[in-house]
Amino acid sequence: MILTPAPLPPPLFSTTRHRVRQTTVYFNRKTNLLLPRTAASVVVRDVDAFTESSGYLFELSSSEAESLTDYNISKIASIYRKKPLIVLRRLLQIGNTLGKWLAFRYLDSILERSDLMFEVRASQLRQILVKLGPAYIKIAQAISSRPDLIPPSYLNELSLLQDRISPFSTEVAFNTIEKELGSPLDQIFSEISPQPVAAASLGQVYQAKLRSSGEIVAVKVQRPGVQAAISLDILILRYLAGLIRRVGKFNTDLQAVVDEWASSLFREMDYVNEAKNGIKFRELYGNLKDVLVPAMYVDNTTRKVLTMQWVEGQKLSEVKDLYLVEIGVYCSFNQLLEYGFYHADPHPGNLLRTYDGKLAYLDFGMMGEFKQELRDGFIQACLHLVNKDYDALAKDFVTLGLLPATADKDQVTKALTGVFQNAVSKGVQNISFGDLSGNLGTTMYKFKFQIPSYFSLVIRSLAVLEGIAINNDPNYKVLGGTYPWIARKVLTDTSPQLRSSLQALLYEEGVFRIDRLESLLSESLRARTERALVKVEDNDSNVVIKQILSFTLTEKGAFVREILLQEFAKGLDALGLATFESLTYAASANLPFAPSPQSSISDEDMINLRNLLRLLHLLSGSQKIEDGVGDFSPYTNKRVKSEEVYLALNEVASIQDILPLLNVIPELPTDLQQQLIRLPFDLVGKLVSRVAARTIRRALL
Ligand SMILES: Nc1ncnc2c1ncn2[C@@H]1O[C@H](COP(=O)(O)OP(=O)(O)OP(=O)(O)O)[C@@H](O)[C@H]1O
Repeated sequence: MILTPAPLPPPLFSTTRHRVRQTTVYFNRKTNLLLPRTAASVVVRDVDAFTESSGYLFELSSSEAESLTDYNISKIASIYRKKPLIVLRRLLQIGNTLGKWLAFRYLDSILERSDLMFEVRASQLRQILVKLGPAYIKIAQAISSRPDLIPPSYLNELSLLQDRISPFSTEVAFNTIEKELGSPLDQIFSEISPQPVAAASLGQVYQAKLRSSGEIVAVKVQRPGVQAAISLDILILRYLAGLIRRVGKFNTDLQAVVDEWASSLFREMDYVNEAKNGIKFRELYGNLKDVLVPAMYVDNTTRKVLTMQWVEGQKLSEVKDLYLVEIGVYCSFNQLLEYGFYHADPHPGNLLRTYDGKLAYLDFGMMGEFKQELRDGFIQACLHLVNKDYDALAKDFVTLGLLPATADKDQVTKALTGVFQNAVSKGVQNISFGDLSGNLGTTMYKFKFQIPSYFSLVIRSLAVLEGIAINNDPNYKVLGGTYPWIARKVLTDTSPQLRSSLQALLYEEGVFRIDRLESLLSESLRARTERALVKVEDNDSNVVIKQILSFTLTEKGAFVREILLQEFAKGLDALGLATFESLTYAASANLPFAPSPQSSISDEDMINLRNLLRLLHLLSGSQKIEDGVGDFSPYTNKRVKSEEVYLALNEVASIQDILPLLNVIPELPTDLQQQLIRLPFDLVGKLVSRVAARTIRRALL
């Protein structure tokens, strides 16, 4: 029964692109075969080449399907033990395509023309996978982000895999909806599109209007027989994986990889699970500025039919909207690093730009979980990368599970250093995620690292965004764009792991690296939060001071505030000592103010004094702090030290640029002003306890 389409909003995607040929097929319940109602030749074509070649001409019985709600290889094996002819037929199909391809590859290697034939073979492989159907497409998509499994040269070709395939019969789809939802179609929907608006590997989507509320919805219907075919393909693939691993020289347990992806495929085939994911995703990210996550209609959702809010828009990849790409990057980092619940399949087709300028997410079948300790480890690794601390980075790789603890660290660190040095050579802003992951993949392949699956999904989701971004702006870099976000996270997060990484970053061998704090602060000010997606004029020092002040005075900035107060107290203490030394010497030499020729100020106090100067400069916004400022070497020459003390004292006396700070104070919100008033008291408290501690120490010694 096809209802007449009424005046729905303009179709989201041109249906002509996914032209549906009218089909006349139905299920023969006895044989579980899709059979023609009329001419067989027409029907097989209508069900489409993919269906035919994939062995989709059967469905599991309901008891078999029920026993397979989750991935279970032994159950799959026991089902297919009873269907040897179906298995044989599929094996022949695979042998005829993949087998032939492997034989050609073998021939190439015998004839020593593998390199020559590489492009042809890679492209042939892609075509074969498309022909073999969803299990192959999905697994190939998945391994295309596994540089540890696939030679780098093949990755490009596999990443081209398009999963948009011909739709299946609308009649079959409508029957499925009625059967699954248990009511006639026209009782549920007052209107439904007579053709699917989009078709994908696992299902196809119709636009409809709910009879009960009049809301426009998208109804995704699963391909008939998809579970049967995917189960069979997985069984065969798993067997092949074992064989390939034994024959080929793969360093990963390929069967385990197949198992992992089979589990995620099975979860994807359960639309109830997808609806749950969508609800959680909407709760977590649906309120972010300019992000839209469609609502799920659970009452009209089953394992094979999913009903959700209709989203009207264009593919993000087809419009030029860098703002939305940035929203996507921001949202991705919220997913990955804030909550660890992320969209693991954000391919360009699943990201839309709505007509009112929002970024809409679709397809919640595959979600990833990024555990807290891994998230913190990832942030640490980014910090180490930005600060060029490659030894620490190699350790991070072990923590993140990218590098086995047994790996030859020296060699690996050297290789990694090469990759990363290259990546950061043009500055953090210019790190290309695509290049970085490509080069990293090559190194990993060489050193036989394993990429944990959680990480490959993270890489993939970032690479997709960078890909879309590059279409808009060839110079856009995801990592550069997100470093502000990471900086802000590190400065504000309360997790012990991140607190200690911040501490470790700011205090190198006990020396306070104010340059690093400055760079984190200024980077974090560029972070586009959901509230502050406004462009700050970089050259307006008042704005910057105001932002730094506002940040350090808020609850979130408490940790940084404490560090700054501590450093101020140390600096003022050192300043006091230096002034005292100068005045005593000057008095004894009958001079108004002079450097003592033999300064007795300790190295540590010298550092504190210099830090104070830098803090004052930072607050005055007058001078950019140079890199490497914290690299103090011990003063061997006392004369040099005393000159520096003298210069520092003069410099402190000459800093007048601190005045803008005072101008900014009245502009701060009242609660921040109150917090500011407390600061001098805190500072005096710290100073007093420092002076007291030193006096007691000296008295005792
Ligand atoms: N809520 C919606 N509103 C409008 N169009 C939608 C909606 N959901 C899905 N679509 C359309 O249907 C297409 C396929 O949907 P979806 O990606 O969810 O299917 P899938 O079978 O999970 O696909 P894939 O093979 O990519 O995983 C989308 O790319 C989009 O064009």
